[in-house]
Amino acid sequence: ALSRRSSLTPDLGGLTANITGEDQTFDFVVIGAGTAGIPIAYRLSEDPSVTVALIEAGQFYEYDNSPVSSTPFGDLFGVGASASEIDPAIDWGFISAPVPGANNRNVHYARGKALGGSSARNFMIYQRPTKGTLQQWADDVGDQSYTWDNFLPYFEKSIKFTPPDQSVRAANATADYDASVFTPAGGPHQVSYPKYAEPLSSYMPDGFSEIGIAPTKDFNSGTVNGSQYPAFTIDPNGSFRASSQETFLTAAAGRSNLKVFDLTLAKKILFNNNKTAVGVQVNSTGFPLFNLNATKEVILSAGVLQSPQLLMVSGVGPKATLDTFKIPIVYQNENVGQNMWDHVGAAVTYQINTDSATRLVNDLQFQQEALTEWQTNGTGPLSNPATDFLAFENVPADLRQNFSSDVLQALESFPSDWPELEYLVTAGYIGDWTAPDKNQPSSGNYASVSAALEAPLSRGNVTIASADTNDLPVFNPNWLDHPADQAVVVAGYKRVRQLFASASVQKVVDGPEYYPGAEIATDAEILEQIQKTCMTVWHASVTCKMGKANDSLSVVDPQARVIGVQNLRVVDASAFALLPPGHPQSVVYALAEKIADDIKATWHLNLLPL
Ligand SMILES: Cc1cc2nc3c(=O)[nH]c(=O)nc-3n(C[C@H](O)[C@H](O)[C@H](O)COP(=O)(O)OP(=O)(O)OC[C@H]3O[C@@H](n4cnc5c(N)ncnc54)[C@H](O)[C@@H]3O)c2cc1C
Repeated sequence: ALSRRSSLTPDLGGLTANITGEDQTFDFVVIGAGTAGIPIAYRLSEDPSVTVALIEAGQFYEYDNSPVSSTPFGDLFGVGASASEIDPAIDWGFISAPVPGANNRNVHYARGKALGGSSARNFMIYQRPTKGTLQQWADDVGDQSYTWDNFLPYFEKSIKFTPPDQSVRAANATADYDASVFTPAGGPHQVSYPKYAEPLSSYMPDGFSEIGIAPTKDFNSGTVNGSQYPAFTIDPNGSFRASSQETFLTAAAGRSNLKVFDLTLAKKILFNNNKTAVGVQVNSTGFPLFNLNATKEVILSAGVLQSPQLLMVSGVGPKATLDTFKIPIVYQNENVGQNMWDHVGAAVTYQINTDSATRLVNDLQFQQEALTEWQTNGTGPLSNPATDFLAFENVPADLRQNFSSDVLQALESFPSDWPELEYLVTAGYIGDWTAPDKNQPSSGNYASVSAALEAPLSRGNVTIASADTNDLPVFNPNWLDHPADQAVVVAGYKRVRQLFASASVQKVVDGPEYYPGAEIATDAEILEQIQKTCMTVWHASVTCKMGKANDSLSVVDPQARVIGVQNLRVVDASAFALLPPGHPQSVVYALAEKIADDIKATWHLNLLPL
């Protein structure tokens, strides 16, 4: 059944570059047309006097015109831990190195290889950090422009906010929100609420209240503790996934000063003898290698795994690594690829007596009706991403009392408004996360609630497997390495069971715990179960850490300039100073907006008022 191709034409609204195999020259060359790269290119090319090249290895994520690519519900497809989940047309195919804290499993880690990058694959939850989180970011990097008050205008700048449409959502599924943290003039990116609320989620506000987590107004006003329906990057006009391609790139259509090199792999950043970035060597299918020269700057937005890869293959990175692969050193920085933060969690599943993803997958007539409803009105179950209710908290006192003093001390390093746990409510079977799209039971309906670590202390890393970006980098997210992470996630798992045991949630639950089952009972058994089944929330970041220019852990400075070289910035999730609690895409967009202004100021480009 026809869904929709991108709203851009195959020539990307006139943005497609004319690839001849000859070198070309631009003012700015951006690597990666992903979540951050597209807004960067969009903002820089607002000034018609500059030229911008945008390099992307992938293609349209709506390449097969299937509902999976553009319905919110389609987010459940292709993201599981199993390698069988990889769709090589739009996914890089990353499999982690064996993760010791996760039973030495090799886990598929979805990353979008497409225009829109991982915004073409994500669960679309739009949520902002807390005030304390951003104060810590500002203090860590020694730049108060990152505090909540100062950074907020850049969160607002990208976003066109549409409040929940209560005329189509169920009466018992009212999402609260604070419109004052969105500006009427924002855009071009879309934030709204699904036009269908999962029936399961209606039981959650009361269920969470019963276990001590009260409703909060929203997750975008600088605090997150509490429960609520989150906002999503969903285009309310038709209920499509709002990727950076669908919004920012579409809005740039027709600009003659922006050229997109899609299906083009960046091979390395080129430096002159003064350690100044002067261009990018690329490989476009059917052509010999050629260079895209940058007269002003190269901006690296290849994401958490490939931005550090590109730095390393280009000569910026740890000495031993560069020596191993005989890469001439431009600038030695031992931190490139280190300090990876990620959120990880595990799920408990029950059978329920309301509709869920399981029925949508199994009942073909229901599925067809849902497709027609979504195509006709943008409503119905396909307009919902399946995970549509969240809660955040710190581990409560009764479960905290058994934590060791070392664990308690480690957790004290986080600001007081930084939650330790998030609960994600999914209407469907998650189980061991192997393949949620393929492993739904053949009948019935299911509810899964995952407990995810929000203040993780384990740190992973990424390094290169060769000097060639054709070979994927090697990474270990190193989940659950730190004893505090183990203690907190076990507590979170117990809280999920308390939620399911609440009188309010029992109204929708059918039967005993379906997965993993009550026989997993002691702390040791729960930890073992989590290690066998835990899964990323796909928030890896900080591998090109932002910090003070003289900080021994930094890779980029507060203006995202790569330390030790000139005219090169990293702007994406790898450049975060820290991973805020919750869902990071809002920060990726805001960072792109902020650094775009820094770049414009550096080169005296036309700077629009915020
Ligand atoms: C399954 C999933 C669910 C998620 N759910 C949420 C959510 O609900 N809410 C939320 O806030 N966040 C979510 N996230 C996280 C969020 O989407 C990411 O943090 C964010 O998209 C990262 O943006 P980025 O710009 O750093 O990288 P990306 O968006 O991944 O962009 C990197 C781009 O660079 C391209 N590229 C890489 N290497 C090269 C090369 N050598 N040459 C050319 N191009 C290259 C890639 O193809 C890609 O387009 C989720 C992520 C995933 C994968």
